Amino acid sequence: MKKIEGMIVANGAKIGIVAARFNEFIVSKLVSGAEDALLRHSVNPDDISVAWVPGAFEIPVVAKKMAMSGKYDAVICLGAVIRGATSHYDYVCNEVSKGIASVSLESGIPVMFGVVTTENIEQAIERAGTKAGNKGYDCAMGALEMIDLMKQL
Ligand SMILES: Nc1c(NC[C@H](O)[C@H](O)[C@H](O)CO)[nH]c(=O)[nH]c1=O
Ligand SMILES: CC(=O)[C@@H](O)COP(=O)(O)O
Repeated sequence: MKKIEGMIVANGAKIGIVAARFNEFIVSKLVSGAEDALLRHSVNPDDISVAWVPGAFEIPVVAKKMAMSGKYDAVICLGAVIRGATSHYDYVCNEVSKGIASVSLESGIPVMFGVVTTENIEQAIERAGTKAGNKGYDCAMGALEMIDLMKQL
């Protein structure tokens, strides 16, 4: 049986990050976590590009542009969607997750889902560098692993 798995290595990887400015207090921590993971795994700072969009709903279209450009080996999508008083949360979460997944399938490159979708601000803070870790860091590690895995297929 042949086991195929990716190593968490830079190997000159070029990374695009799409970050939503809505709830920037949270998202900035996700971006910092992703950058920290990439830099500490020897990704060249010049090979990391961060595009800021107004909100999570705008992530997929920019992620698609990056993914289809051929300039990036992976795209990391970061945002924070926090439930409010209406059903708007559900529509945003559904479309963002579907959109990001379709970009990855359409482009053939790893597009990581680093949008925290939470019931309240406390849950978002927990996932942005406190007791539940940092989703940006996790997505960056996953991106490097996926890049290396895809090269072996
Ligand atoms: N409520 C949140 C939003 N809403 C804004 C949308 O993402 C979008 O920018 C707007 O509907 C215009 O198209 N965005 C988040 O990222 N997080 C939220 O909690
Ligand atoms: C996730 C959202 O869009 C949400 O923050 C909007 O809040 P509200 O549902 O109270 O309008």
